[in-house]
Amino acid sequence: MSRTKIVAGNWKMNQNLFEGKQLVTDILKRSSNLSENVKVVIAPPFTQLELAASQIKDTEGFYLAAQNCHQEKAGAYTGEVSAYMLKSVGVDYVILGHSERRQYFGEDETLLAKKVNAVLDAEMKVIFCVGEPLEIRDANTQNELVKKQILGGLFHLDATQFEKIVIAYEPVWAIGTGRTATAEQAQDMHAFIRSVIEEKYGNDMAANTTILYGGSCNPANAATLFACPDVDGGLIGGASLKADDFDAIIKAAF
Ligand SMILES: O=C(CO)COP(=O)(O)O
Repeated sequence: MSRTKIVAGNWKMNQNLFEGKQLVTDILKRSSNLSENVKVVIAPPFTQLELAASQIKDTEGFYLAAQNCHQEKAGAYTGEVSAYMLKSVGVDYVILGHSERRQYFGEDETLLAKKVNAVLDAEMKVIFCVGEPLEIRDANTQNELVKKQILGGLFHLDATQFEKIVIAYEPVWAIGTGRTATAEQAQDMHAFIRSVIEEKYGNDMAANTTILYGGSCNPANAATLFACPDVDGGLIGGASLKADDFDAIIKAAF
């Protein structure tokens, strides 16, 4: 099995320039000298990207992500940032489809498919988030919803393009709530996602796609979650803002 393990820190709308600089310094102090089978991805706000790129550039195993982008390359879209611009400051991945973007900014599959294309056209990779709200979990229809999210956002891609996709399963009821999915719930969904990929792109693609878990992942539960055979690391929110916690989660992925 050759898929890459990733621990990614999604800072969301946190840290000003100086706080963020210190956080990256603190993370690098703890977590450099990583073995080559784990990638660490840091996803700070747009204002931090260029500085963070310069801070991590000499550290093996560290990569940079943006949290969003616009679907067009350039134009009259006041306040927006394009994939083309992100590439120019050294961004490697763009997080798309986060439930906060879906919920607060009305991003749907049609828009997300365009954003996915924009990121791939700019020669970066996508961390594509999927996951169900609580009422869907309670109705036990989470597989249908997650399949629909994957189909709508990603399945227009050809196989060469799909190789650039990382999927993050983030149940909405587990994000920022302290209520983590159990290892069994995470494993079941990750195995299901892999079966959905297999139906469309075949066995090798399914086996090689990195699928991350996100939602109240912390130093106490990371090792148990990452031990699941289909969980290839995590997309970490709150705990990625504390260098000690993020470092402990990174080490749990080895
Ligand atoms: O949304 C998340 C990462 O993208 C998860 O956030 P928390 O780890 O704070 O629950």
